[in-house]
Amino acid sequence: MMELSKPARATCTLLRLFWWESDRSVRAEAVLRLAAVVSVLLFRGKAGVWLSTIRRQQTQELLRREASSRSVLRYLGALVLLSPVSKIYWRLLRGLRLQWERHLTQHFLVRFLDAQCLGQRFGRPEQEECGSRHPDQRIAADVGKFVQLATSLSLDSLQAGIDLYFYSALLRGISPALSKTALLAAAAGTLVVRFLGRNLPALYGAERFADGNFTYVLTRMRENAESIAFYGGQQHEVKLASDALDLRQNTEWVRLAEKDVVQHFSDQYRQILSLSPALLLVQSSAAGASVDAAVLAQASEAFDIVTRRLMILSENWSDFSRLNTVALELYAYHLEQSNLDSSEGGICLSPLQADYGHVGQTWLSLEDLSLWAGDRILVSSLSFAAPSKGGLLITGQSGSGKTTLLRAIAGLLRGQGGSGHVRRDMAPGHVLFLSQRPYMTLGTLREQLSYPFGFAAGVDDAALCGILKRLGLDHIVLQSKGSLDVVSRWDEILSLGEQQRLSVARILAQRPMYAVLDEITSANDPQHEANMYSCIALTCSAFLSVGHRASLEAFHSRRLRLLGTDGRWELEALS
Ligand SMILES: Nc1ncnc2c1ncn2[C@@H]1O[C@H](COP(=O)(O)OP(=O)(O)OP(=O)(O)O)[C@@H](O)[C@H]1O
Repeated sequence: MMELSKPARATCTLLRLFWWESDRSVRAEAVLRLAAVVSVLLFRGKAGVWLSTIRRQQTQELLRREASSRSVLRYLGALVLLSPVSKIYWRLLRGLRLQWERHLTQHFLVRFLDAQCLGQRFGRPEQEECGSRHPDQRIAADVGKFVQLATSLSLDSLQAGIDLYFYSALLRGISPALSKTALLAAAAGTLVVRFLGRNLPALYGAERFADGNFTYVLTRMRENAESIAFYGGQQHEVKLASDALDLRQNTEWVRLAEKDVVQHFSDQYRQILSLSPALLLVQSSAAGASVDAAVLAQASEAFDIVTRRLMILSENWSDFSRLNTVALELYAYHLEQSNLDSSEGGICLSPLQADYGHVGQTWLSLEDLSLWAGDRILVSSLSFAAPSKGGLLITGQSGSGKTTLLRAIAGLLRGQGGSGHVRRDMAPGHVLFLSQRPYMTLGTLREQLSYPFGFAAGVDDAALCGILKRLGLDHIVLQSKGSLDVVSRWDEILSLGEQQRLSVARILAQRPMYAVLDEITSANDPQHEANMYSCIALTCSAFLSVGHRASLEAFHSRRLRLLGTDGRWELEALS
């Protein structure tokens, strides 16, 4: 079987996701829309030829001074009647594009999030195949670009086919020699354009990478503006951004130079070719006989359309190159997910086999789990069952692998960076993970508290205010004049310690059965720490936490120590 090139394989896979693998109703709607678009396209092609013939008759009548005002009016009327066809075509096409874009964006958004967590630690297996991904990947923009290019290029190709069908017959009718010339000229032109623009796909890739890099540097500057100002590091950051901008401009400059060469050649080539109809028609006409001006005008029009349509690849070389680049980048996400789904070995995440979710039974068990950071083993053959009640504390030196272990438990290291089994209670809403860096979602204070599972039964506004008060956050409600529905940038207006306490407030508001906590009290004083842990212990049946401070031992019944050498570890009871 013929092996497809990488960009072709990427494009076909992305097309299949919508046109083959989407829900039946989605596909049916898309097919109907496509059928409408193609029908209008066919009609437009047929109407174009009809108008061309009427124009020829008009010109001939005008030249013979026989044109009646009735026939001119008829021609103008036809033009007016056909004028909305283009608008209808674009409206139908836009509807199809929006539907396709929405479907593909939703498909990739989940993968995008997974890829950010899974890929960032241990490299991406597909990178060799798909090239490096730019750091500021904007998934919706990429999907939009892909859909726009895929639809416009495939419909242009279809339109080219339709035009070729109609106009080549017309051209052959006028002059078979002219028809052959169009074929040869188009083949030669395409070969030259492919040679001149051979680097364009790679140049587009480099430009997108440089562009993403520049935006990424700016985003980091904005997000870390205060830390940079404390360091007095503005000059350094501005230099980094200027270097990134230089790189972006240079890559664009080089790409535009090659595009200009291709464009210049195409323009000149078309101009030279435009003389062919006159030359060939004069040569083939009988000596002394003049060529009919109307026939010449129609032959020129048909010759121009036929050569352009035959040269569809070279005429749109720049867009085809861009499509390749975007398709490869999106395909990388697709491969990543497939690799993870099909990967054998690695870390296997599965639900507990026994009937779980009841107090008194274990909710998390690790079997023969080993974790790596590059070549360094962090944890070797770790097996334990988390206590069904109370807390398990994980300690170890900085860099010993505590957070990595939590990532494995959360399923963020599936298939990579380790091996073994993680079995846990995966019933929705049962386990809440609080990460080292608190995450404040966008929206109101109420939405902060209900993120991600929603409120537990019986938790009303009065209860929410009580929870906030208990965690020393009642001033936030007072500032908002007692309202829980004020929208704010919570990550900017709350201190780090307050954000950590707000995360614990989520536990009180949502009441998960279990919690996994990564240094969630690191920015709080001992008094707040004690308060936070007593809230957690009263709400959750069992919890597992990572931390350095000795004061944490009082809230846990067992301790797992990561010893930091050769992946050794020990498990002990805390008195
Ligand atoms: N994206 C990454 N790629 C490669 N190695 C990584 C990556 N992230 C972390 N590591 C390495 O894995 C090791 C364990 O990191 P981890 O964050 O689990 O440590 P930790 O015990 O939680 O440290 P700390 O107490 O400082 O938070 C570290 O040596 C770290 O450099």
